[in-house]
Amino acid sequence: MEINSPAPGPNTVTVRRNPHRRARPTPTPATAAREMQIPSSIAPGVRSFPTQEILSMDVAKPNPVAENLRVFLRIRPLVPSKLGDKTGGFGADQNPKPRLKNAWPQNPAKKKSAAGRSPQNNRKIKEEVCIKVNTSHSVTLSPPLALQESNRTKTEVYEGFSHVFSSDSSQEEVYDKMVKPLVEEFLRGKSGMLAALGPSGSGKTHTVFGCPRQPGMVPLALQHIFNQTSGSISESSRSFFISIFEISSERGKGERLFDLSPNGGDLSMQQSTLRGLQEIPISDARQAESLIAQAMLKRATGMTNANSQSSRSQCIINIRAVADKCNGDDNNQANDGVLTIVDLAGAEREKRTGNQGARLLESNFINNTSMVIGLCLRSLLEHQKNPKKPLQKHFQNSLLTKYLRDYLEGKKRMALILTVKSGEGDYRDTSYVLRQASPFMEIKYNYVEEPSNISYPKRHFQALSRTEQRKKMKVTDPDACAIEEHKSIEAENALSKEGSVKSSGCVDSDQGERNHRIMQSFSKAIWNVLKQYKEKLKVADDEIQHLRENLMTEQTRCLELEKELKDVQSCCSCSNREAVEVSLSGVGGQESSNLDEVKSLDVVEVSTLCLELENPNKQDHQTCEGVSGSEHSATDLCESISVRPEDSYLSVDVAGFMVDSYQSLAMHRKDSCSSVELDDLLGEGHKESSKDISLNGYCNAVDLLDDESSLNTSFQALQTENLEEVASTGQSNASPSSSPSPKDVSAVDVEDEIQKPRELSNFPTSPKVDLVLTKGCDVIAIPDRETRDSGVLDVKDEIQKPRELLNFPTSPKEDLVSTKGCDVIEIPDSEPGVKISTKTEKPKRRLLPASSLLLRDFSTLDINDDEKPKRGKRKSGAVEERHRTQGSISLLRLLHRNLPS
Ligand SMILES: Nc1ncnc2c1ncn2[C@@H]1O[C@H](COP(=O)(O)OP(=O)(O)OP(=O)(O)O)[C@@H](O)[C@H]1O
Repeated sequence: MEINSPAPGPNTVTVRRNPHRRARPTPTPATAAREMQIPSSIAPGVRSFPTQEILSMDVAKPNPVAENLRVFLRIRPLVPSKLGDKTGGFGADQNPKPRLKNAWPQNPAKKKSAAGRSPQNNRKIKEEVCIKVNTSHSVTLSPPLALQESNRTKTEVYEGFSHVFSSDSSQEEVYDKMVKPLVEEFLRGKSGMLAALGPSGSGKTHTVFGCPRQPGMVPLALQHIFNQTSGSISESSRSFFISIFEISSERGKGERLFDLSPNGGDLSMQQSTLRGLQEIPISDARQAESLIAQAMLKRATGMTNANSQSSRSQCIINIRAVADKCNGDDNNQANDGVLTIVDLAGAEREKRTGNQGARLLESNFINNTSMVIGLCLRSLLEHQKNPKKPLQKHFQNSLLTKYLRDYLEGKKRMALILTVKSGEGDYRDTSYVLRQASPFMEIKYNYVEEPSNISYPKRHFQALSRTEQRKKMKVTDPDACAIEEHKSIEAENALSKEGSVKSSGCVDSDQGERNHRIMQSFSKAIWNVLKQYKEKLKVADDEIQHLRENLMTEQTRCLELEKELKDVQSCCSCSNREAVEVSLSGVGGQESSNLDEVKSLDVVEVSTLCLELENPNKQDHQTCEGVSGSEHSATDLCESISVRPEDSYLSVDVAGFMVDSYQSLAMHRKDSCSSVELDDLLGEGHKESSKDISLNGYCNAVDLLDDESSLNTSFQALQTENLEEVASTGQSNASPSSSPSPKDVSAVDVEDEIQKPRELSNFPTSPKVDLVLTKGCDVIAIPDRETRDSGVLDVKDEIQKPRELLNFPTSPKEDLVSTKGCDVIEIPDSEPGVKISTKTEKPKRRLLPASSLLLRDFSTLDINDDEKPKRGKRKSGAVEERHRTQGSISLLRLLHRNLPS
């Protein structure tokens, strides 16, 4: 069939666009071997290049470096029709397809033109063609003469097409050159798409679907697919599914997705994934053709002035091949692939179609979709030419471009077939298509991805969405449910197979190994950190244990210190007590042994002792301080010795007590040197043992305090101890220690206090004790404010009372001594002449340990015999010294007075 190309006019200028690219022939191994033959003159020592070895290696064929977008051009034949039918050369009988829908409203101008067209005019039209095929890859577009004159439109040559199909080209020729390669790629697992573009009535639908007598690309592809599978590969090795849907205008308000399968319905799209699209498994070509025929009946079509059966929607057919899981043959390249064939609605010009109303809205939708497709491809082309230009996202402007995003962005292979009409009146439409689509031939697929890698996410989403939809879908048709179930199973199989393929890849293994190393390093790092923390915890535990041990040690030390403190305190008290006891025992021994001497202690010596005690020199002063100093013991002793003001008169036996007291004081005080002096004194006393001791001297030497003290009880205790000691030693002689001490006697309330211990303790009485007591029955002048007022003490009377109360046995000696001692003592005072009288009523006393009381008695011993301040209100040292001096003077006076002349 000849290609009807218009003859170039005299004023037509041919412009060559998109020159055909001639690919270089691929060198074959034979030619390469011939080219690489090594000359024989090569050096013998040099090893020859292993050409044969390299050539013998089975090297996989490299992928095509770059592949241009294949753009085909098909020219619809101008077949004059007597009836003016637009079917072209097929005639009415050749196109028995009835008009199912009438295009309304029809363009009246077209009606008139059609009505007034005569056979002559038809012949004229037949002659007037605007496009002429130059070669199989180029065409020449010639404008009509009228346009050439008015608009200075020139003839254009379009070349670079993959192939140009003339108006007399058959469906099989088109299929073999255009679709067959796609199908073969599809059968090898690669996806591909074929899209038909062109003005309305240019033969897109005819090319895609054809007619029963002239089947289109889809029937031929199905036949090819099933013939191929049935011939070379087992039918069970793969399965095929077909899905048909359309995108139409929803009354001009939007786009509508509709499933054209028998049980299809409205669809929805999220991102680039359709929801609800049914995939019908097909087992043979006939079945598929039947499904396609049913889908075509459901497709939206309309009658326009350009086409009596114009497609009003974009129709998409998907044929998907799924390899069976059980087939372990990896060499059949049975990867999943999708062959997509798109029959677009033809762009329409309003003037030409004469559409109005709804048809006009449909035209706008159709033209808009065509424009978006063109924009996407143009953006892709510009991006490829200049990578700095970003790839525009025009695909978002229509559902079709969204669905075909991967193809429009150059990620998948596709082919375009441009259908044009060759009539002179179709020049504008043809020219527009060629201008718009011819640049797309420069689009290259440099980075074509394998369909398995690209389609995986989409299929994954599809499977999931389909599963979700199945849950929501009402069970209306068991067959449909069975189909959905089967499709889901197949989808799962596809996913599992894709996963297995992915895991088996080298890249996946490298990635997995890298992840393993990363995780191993991460685990090691965590392990090291944990080990460090463990060590830190161990160190912290050791420190805590050490601190606990230190704490225990400190607590132990604290307890020991407390214990030592208690011991020290107890030792202090015990030492005082022991010191007193030792002194008492020592002195007691001496006294017991020298009882006679004590008894006969000369008053002069006693006075000397007192003088020594009250010597203002340093040592004596210390001693006196020990006796009557500020220490509590001395104060207590003085207090114990002292008698309350109420006790105006005391008659006590002080002789032995004074000796003991001074000895105890000498032993108790560390810094006192009076111990030696006392020893000396005692020695002197011993020497003067033949002399009688007058209690008056002692009593004068004792500083009788005005404060009432516990001397009464101390006396009792001391008396008890001394008596027991005397009893233990078996000595019948009265000793100063065994006898009621003078201080005790002086502190005892003569009537009450002394009697009680006597009765309770049942003291053994002895003549010596009586003697000593008798000796102590002297009158003691108490330098007290009150006692001073009371005047002179009646010692004799007062002494008799305790004797009677104590039931002490009296002896003539005692009476003698007592008589002797019962003198009136005049106390030198600032207020001389004042006499103190004793009182009969005494307060009760409480018992205390003898040693402590003795210590207190000695420590509180005060020689001051007059104007003794109250406890805690001592005067300065000078005043006390002055007082002591006065006391000593008074003591001397008393002693001298009482000395036997
Ligand atoms: N190559 C061809 N050979 C014979 N007849 C053809 C050819 N191309 C198209 N026709 C006839 O032209 C008429 C219109 O064709 P078709 O419907 O395929 O155009 P279209 O491009 O699909 O139009 P629309 O876009 O409006 O659907 C049909 O009746 C068809 O039979």
